[in-house]
Amino acid sequence: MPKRQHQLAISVKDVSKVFELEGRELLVLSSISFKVKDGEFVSIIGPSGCGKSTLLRIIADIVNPSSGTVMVHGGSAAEARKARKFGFVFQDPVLLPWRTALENVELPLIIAKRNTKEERRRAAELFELVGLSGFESAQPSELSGGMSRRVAIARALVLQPEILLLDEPFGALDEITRQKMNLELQRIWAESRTTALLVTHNVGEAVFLSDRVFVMGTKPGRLISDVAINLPRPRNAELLEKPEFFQYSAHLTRLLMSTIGESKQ
Ligand SMILES: Nc1ncnc2c1ncn2[C@@H]1O[C@H](COP(=O)(O)OP(=O)(O)OP(=O)(O)O)[C@@H](O)[C@H]1O
Repeated sequence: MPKRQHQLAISVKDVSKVFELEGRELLVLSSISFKVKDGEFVSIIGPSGCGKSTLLRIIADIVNPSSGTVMVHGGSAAEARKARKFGFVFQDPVLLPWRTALENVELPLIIAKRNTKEERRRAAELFELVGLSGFESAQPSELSGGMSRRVAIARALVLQPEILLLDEPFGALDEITRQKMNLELQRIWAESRTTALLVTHNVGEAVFLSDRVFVMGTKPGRLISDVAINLPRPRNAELLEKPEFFQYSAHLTRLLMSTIGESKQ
């Protein structure tokens, strides 16, 4: 596989978003700008309601910005969506109950009319990569929360997206399962060489996985800090006990607390 190029993957410039709510205008995002390089793993943390999900949806061209621009590999977000550059993992995995676990992973192949033998073989490989071997024929109702999320991640990767957008994918999981999923996600990201943008409320998760962490403030939602996480990779569970991990976590927590303090004034 070619080495990561470190060219520009995502460029967000002066993006603002106003929602109409009961006849009133609500400024949700105010003049957000940042760049993400190819192959980078970036997390976004911020208080509830600061517009993290909205920002991810704007990048994926699910929601339009009120002003500003999003560029993906030099083209528009709409072009990137049409070229199926995005894999999106939502908080709730939402699997089709009448399809088996593997058939759920294969679903995007059918939608994209790429349901060839070769593509299905790759779907089966991905299924293995997310640690689900042996559960190909399982019904979604037979899967645990962690397993359903693995299916959702494999499904998001099956069309080999260049950009993986993850909106609190492990929010509902217990700490131990979440940590296992973080290790898996790190491995999958490294092997698939995708650019990843993760929204999370969990500061430890953001430090563990990311090259950079964006901290957002609220009312209106804006970027207040861009913190580089200079920890060697691959990262393992031992990192969670190291002083440098605590230092990054404490720094980010302080930044988060300062944004909450501000919004109450
Ligand atoms: N379609 C919509 N119409 C009106 N208001 C919306 C819409 N979508 C989101 N909002 C509002 O925009 C704000 C930001 O929502 P968003 O879900 O992006 O925040 P968030 O940071 O992801 O929150 P959380 O961390 O709680 O998931 C909230 O006040 C929300 O009520």
